[in-house]
Amino acid sequence: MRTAYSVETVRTAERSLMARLPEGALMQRAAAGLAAACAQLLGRVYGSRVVLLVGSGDNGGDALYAGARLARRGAGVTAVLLAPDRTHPGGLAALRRAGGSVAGVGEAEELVQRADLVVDGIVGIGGKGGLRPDAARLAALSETSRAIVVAVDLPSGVEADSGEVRGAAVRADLTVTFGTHKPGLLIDPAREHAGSVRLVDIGLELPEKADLEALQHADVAALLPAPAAESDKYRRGVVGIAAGSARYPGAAVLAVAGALRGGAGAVRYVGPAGSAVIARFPETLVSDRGPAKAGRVQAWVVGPGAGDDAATVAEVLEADVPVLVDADGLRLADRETVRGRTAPTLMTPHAGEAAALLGVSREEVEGARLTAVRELAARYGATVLLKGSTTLVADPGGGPVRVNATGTPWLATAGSGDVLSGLAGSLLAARLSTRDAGSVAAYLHGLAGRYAANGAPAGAHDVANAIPQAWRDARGAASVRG
Ligand SMILES: NC(=O)C1=CN([C@@H]2O[C@H](COP(=O)(O)OP(=O)(O)OC[C@H]3O[C@@H](n4cnc5c(N)ncnc54)[C@H](O)[C@@H]3O)[C@@H](O)[C@H]2O)[C@@H](O)CC1
Ligand SMILES: Nc1ncnc2c1ncn2[C@@H]1O[C@H](COP(=O)(O)OP(=O)(O)O)[C@@H](O)[C@H]1O
Ligand SMILES: [K+]
Repeated sequence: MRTAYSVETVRTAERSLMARLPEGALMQRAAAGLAAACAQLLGRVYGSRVVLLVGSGDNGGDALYAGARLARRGAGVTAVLLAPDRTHPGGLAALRRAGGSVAGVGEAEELVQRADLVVDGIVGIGGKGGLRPDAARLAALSETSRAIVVAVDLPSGVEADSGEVRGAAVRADLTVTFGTHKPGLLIDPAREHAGSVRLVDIGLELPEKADLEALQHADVAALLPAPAAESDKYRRGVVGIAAGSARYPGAAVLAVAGALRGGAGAVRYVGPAGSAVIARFPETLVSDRGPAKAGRVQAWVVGPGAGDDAATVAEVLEADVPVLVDADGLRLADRETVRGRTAPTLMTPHAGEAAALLGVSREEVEGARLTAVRELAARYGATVLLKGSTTLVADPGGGPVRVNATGTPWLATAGSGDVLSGLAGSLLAARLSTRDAGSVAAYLHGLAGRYAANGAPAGAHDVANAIPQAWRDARGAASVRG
């Protein structure tokens, strides 16, 4: 599991560690890791031109000590000081001793143009609000520079705890972060500014409960349902799909396509697209009665392509089994009914649907995904999976939010959300919790999207067809192949 911790937690862990170590030891660990990453990117350190953008806090101190290490190896290092009289004194002295030089903000543009490597030490976890004008100008230079840009701890200008970006922010090729990932490094739009992320261990002891978690192959493998010798289709779980309409029969077919690859023993379909479903997937149990009379299921998916069929949504929400609500179902579901359910509910909006439910603009949701997903989960008393370039899954009672980044922008194709809802519903029927079903489905769906696209456009049905490959890939990391 990859984890990320908030600034407050990092500060607490740093304080307790610093109390046990000689002064400056933590910063030396950080600077050593940072310098090693820079040297690796440069290839040849001797003779290279390195520019440090140095703010007035310890983030600038890290940059200065790392710059001193590079200068000792023969790099020409110049530090641009944002606040010369408030620069980290030890770091500045170390750089000077190593032969580095100092410049003012006015010289930054020319220096950055000629640099091989720019190190962003403007602000780290101490940054408050949008960057101030001088800092913002330096950050903007990083966007036009041809040099390699390495951010120290965080790209300056992004919010560590939320991934929000207000105004100018550094755009890095690599972010070298210390002690733990910060939530912002894993959530768009900040994630995009970070480039690749390298974690340097500085010995922080962090609490067990993280603020953000990202499943890895082995975590997914451990959660995937696998049939035992005594299994039959009912024990594996039956998922009911109430989706599609005369206008959108394809949504039903795609949701069933996802569900058939999701680990349930059988897929039951109710709705007006039965013949389209059976023509494509003869193994589906098709019913022409409503959800309540369709026969037993262990979980329902309702909403994809449902049009205005509010009655079906209401009927499904009455069932005492986990329910996944997607697409049109989100608009049609009554909030108090969802809140009053005793069995768990998983809602799967994209940013536009989440915005409509929250009464804000789509841009607001995309700019503040973490806030939006937590708010929706709290309002509906349901687990919410917010789709997009990074998918977030939040439980209503708080706890670590799951983040998934296995996807690819090729997944932004009509119907791929229907495949995801079927897949997640099937995992619910196989008795995963809403949080696990949502995050495992997002993981496999993202991976399947990569396999399906492989650098070229793919349709939603291709994504569904690639789910078994993603599943095998994830299981490959475990020693439980069956
Ligand atoms: N505390 C520790 O033990 C360690 C801290 N480390 C580094 O220290 C950083 C945190 O240092 P600080 O707490 O000094 O904080 P930062 O250096 O991140 O930022 C604080 C400084 O930036 C200025 N600033 C804040 N918001 C700004 C804005 N919007 N625009 C322009 N300037 C702004 C403040 O005036 C202040 O001087 C970490 O990100 C990490 O890089 C590492 O050396 C590891 C060890
Ligand atoms: N830029 C992106 N990067 C990665 N995944 C994306 C991106 N855009 C969309 N996706 C994923 O593609 C799927 C699209 O679902 P959705 O928006 O509901 O589409 P539809 O309604 O057409 O089925 C979601 O799983 C979402 O997370
Ligand atoms: K920084």
